Amino acid sequence: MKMEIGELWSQLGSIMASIMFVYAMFDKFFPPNLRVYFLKYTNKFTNYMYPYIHIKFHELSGERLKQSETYKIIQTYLSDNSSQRARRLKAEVVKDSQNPLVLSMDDNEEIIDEFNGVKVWWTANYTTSKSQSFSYYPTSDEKRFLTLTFHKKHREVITTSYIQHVLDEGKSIMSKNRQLKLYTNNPSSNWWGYRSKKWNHTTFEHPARFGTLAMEPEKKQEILNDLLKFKKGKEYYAKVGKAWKRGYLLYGPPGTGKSTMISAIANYMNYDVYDLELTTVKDNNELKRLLIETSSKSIIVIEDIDCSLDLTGQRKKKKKKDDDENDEMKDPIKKAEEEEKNESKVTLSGLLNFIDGIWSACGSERIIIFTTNFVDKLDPALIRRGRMDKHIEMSYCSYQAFKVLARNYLDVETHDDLFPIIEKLLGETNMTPADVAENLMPKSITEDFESCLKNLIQSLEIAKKKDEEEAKKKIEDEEAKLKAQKEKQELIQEEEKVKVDEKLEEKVKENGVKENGVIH
Ligand SMILES: Nc1ncnc2c1ncn2[C@@H]1O[C@H](COP(=O)(O)OP(=O)(O)OP(=O)(O)O)[C@@H](O)[C@H]1O
Ligand SMILES: [Mg+2]
Repeated sequence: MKMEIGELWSQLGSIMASIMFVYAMFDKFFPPNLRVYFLKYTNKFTNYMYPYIHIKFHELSGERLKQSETYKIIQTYLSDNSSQRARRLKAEVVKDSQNPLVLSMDDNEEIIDEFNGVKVWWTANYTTSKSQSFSYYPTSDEKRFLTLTFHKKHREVITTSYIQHVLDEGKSIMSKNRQLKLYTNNPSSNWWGYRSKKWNHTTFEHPARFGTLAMEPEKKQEILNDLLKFKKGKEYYAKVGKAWKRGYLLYGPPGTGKSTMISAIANYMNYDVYDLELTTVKDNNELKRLLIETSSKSIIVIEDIDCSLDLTGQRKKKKKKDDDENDEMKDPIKKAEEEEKNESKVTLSGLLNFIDGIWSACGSERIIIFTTNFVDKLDPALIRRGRMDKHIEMSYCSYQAFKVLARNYLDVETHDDLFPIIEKLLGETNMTPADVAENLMPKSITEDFESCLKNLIQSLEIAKKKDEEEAKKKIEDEEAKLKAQKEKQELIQEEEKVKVDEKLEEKVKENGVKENGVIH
């Protein structure tokens, strides 16, 4: 087919050359109105003879000649295809990409692509002209564009489906290749001035993956299914009329893998992470502005939500404030102090608005994650389903979770003698995955895996003994408390008995006086 196009081009070339010659003659000898007619019919003729359609995608677009997003996306799509098919490639170093060296087809190179049995040709074109004009912006002397060529009988399928397919694929390759970013919010005092930003970012390179996360396989699979459903849920969310976002609440004791899970989710979803430090956000308005500046395909994280904000006390405090308001109004110093204390802050309602208020829908494909060590401390409104759609408990290390850590740290799948002991001990005592991992880590390059497993057993035995001692002490304390309570009760009863006796005695005395008319 490529031959056909080449032949057609050369035939067309000679036809055009003849036409140009005739046209030059016409230009010389014939009046302009005749020339117009001639041109119109020659165009018709070439269109009839040449059955191919070309679509050009220019590299630079707009007044300032910025690089066109569409061009970049198509180039990414073609780079993925061309590195295997094109013969002349060019190599470029691309910023913010996981594979910084990107190969794409060289200028004036051509590749063939196929879509639903239809063949198309892509050419990377480069032209230059020698104008000497001066401009602040890139000059239009050098032009790069991609040309898509296809037979006119496939116009419908190419313009409706193929180009969309190229754009979708290109975008997805771009998002897979891009380097993830970790953002942290700047305190608002740094928001103003030259080149100041609300979020600072750095490259996100955490190695945590779901494969290395220690937890029960069924629980892990459930989370993975949920994430996958969310990622592919664009149409679903649009259909049910819900903003495309999802909230996760991760709760559990320190060292059970909440932060590790966030990194694993970011890597799995290929999303940027916005680590929101609430304590540096001055008020609800600032919170809203930060939200607006986050991008789609991202995770917004608020760690230790119970410590970031007095979410439980907020409502009670407000009520108390209303009650006390009149008194404070009388005392100007107290009032000023109170105002300073109450200097607008992020409130529970501000945070609820952040999660599912009208502004929260300004981006799409976003996950919000809260972590806490004390789930019971949180206001139920904050974590109700629909806001925090999925509550995930990160618990102490189970035997299944230990097996993942043993594989990660020691490359051991099983051990006939030591694994059963560890399984029994993990059932009898609570140890966090962080502590288990620490014990499994070889302390020197010569330490073998058996020794590491024995270290863990030793630590588990110590932890078990400590647990038993604590439990024993708790029982003893409880017994001592009960005993003290009993003694106190007996003492009270004794005192009451004495009082009753005294009263009785007094009554007897009074009655004696009344009967005999004398006091004995
Ligand atoms: N479930 C887990 N799977 C794999 N590694 C884990 C897991 N839990 C903890 N770890 C290891 O322990 C370290 C501490 O875990 P992590 O910071 O994720 O705990 P956390 O639950 O966020 O604790 P905190 O409540 O104190 O923030 C991690 O760097 C990781 O190496
Ligand atoms: Mg953490």
